Amino acid sequence: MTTFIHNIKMVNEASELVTTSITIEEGKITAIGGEQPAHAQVIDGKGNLVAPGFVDVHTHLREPGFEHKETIATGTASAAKGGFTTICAMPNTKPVPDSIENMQLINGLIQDSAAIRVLPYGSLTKDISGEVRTNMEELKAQGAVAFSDDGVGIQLAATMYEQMKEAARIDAVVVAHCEDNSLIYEGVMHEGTRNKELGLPGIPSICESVQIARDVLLAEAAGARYHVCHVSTKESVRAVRDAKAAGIRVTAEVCPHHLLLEEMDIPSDDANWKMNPPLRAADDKDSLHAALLDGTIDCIATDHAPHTVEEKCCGMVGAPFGIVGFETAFPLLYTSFVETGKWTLKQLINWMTVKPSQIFDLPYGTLTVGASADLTIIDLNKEQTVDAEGFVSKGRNTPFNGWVAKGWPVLTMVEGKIAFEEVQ
Ligand SMILES: NC(=O)N[C@@H](CC(=O)O)C(=O)O
Ligand SMILES: [Zn+2]
Repeated sequence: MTTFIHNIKMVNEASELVTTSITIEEGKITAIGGEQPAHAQVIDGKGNLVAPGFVDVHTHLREPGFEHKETIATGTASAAKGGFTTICAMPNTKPVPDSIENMQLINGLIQDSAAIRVLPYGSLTKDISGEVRTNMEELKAQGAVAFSDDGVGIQLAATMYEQMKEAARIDAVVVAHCEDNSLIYEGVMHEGTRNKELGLPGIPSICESVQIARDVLLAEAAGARYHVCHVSTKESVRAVRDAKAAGIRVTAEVCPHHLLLEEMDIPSDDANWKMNPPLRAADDKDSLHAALLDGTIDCIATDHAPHTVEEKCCGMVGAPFGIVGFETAFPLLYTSFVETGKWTLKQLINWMTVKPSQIFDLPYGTLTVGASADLTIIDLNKEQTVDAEGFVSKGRNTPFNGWVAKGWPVLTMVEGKIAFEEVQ
C-alpha cells in the first residue's frame, strides 16, 4: 500500500517551516516532496507540522504485574496520542525482565498489545534488588534495548562496575537511576525551602549527584557507555559536564517536569506533585536548561509513571513516586519554551527524536527517504486545556491539570500505519 501525505510542513535546519509532502510505501518513506503516486491513500496534512515520531527512552508501562496502573495497550495508546512512536520500557514490572523467560514473556505481551514500537530494557540485577547481576548478553540477545534498574539506584559500586565492564564488552548502554539510599532520609520532596513550609521530609540533592559522580568514574574505568536518567540537580549537571569534558562516554536525559516546574510551585501536600527525582530549586531548573542548550544533557524523556487515583489520593507521605507524561510533553514544552522564543522548534524536536535515538543506536527519529515511516502530525495552533480526566493513559497523576497549551498531535503513524488520529 502507498500513502501520500500532502500539505504538511517540515522544519528545516534553520528551524523554518517548509511545505512539503511525504510518500510512504511498505512502511518506509520513499519520497519527500514528490508528486502524488497513482492509487495512493491520500492524507491531507491541513498545513500542520510533521515531525519524526517522538522517541522516549524512559517510560513505565506497568504490564506485567501492575495492570491496575497501566497496561501496554493503554500506555502505548497514550504515547501515540502524545506523538511518540518508539518508547523504551523500564524493567520495574512483575516479573522483572531479568531472565530469558521473563524477557520472552514481556516481548510476547508487547507483540500482542502495543500500539507503537516498544523496546524493553533488561535489568542490571535480578529483581532490581541490586544484589545478583543479570546475564546481560543473554538479555540483549532477547532484544533488551539497554540495561537499567530504574526505580532504584545501584547501591554497591562493585555491582555497577562489574555490569559496566560487561556492558562495554557487549557494547550495551548502562542506564542509571542515581539515588544513594543512605541519603534519602525517607523524603518525599526536595530538601529545600518548600518542604519546610509544608512540613514534609526532604530528599537532598546529593542523594542523586554523588552517585552520578561515582558512576562516571566507574564508566571511565570500565570503558562503558553510561546514560543518566532524569537529571534534576545543578551538581548532577556539573558532574556530567565535567565527565564529558574528560572524554568519558556519558549521556543524560531531563524530564519535562524538571524543566517546567520547581519546588516553590508545589501548591500543597498533593501527591500529584510527587515524583522521583523531586522538583528541585529554581537554580537547579536553570542549570538543566543551560545544560540542554550546551549539550551536557542530550535529550528529553518523559519518565511516564502512572499510578492510580487511590494511590495518589492522600498526601505525599505513603504515595508512590511518579507522574504521567506522554500526552502533555510536547504541547507543554512547545508552549513554554518554543512559543516564548527560548528554544527553536528544531531544538525541541531534536531533543525528542534524533538525540535519544543516537544514544541507543536506534534507526529512528528522522524523516528521511528510506527511514521507517514513524511520524506525528501536530497542530501548532490548536490550543487546549490539559484535562487529566480525558487522558488515554489510566494514570491521572499530573501536576499540569488545567494548564493551557498549544501544539497538540493530531495524527501519529508507526511504520506507515495510523496509531492515533484525532477525531474531528
Ligand atoms: N520516576 C518516578 O517517580 N517513578 C518511577 C520510577 C523511576 O523512574 O524512578 C515509577 O516507576 O513510578
Ligand atoms: Zn528513575
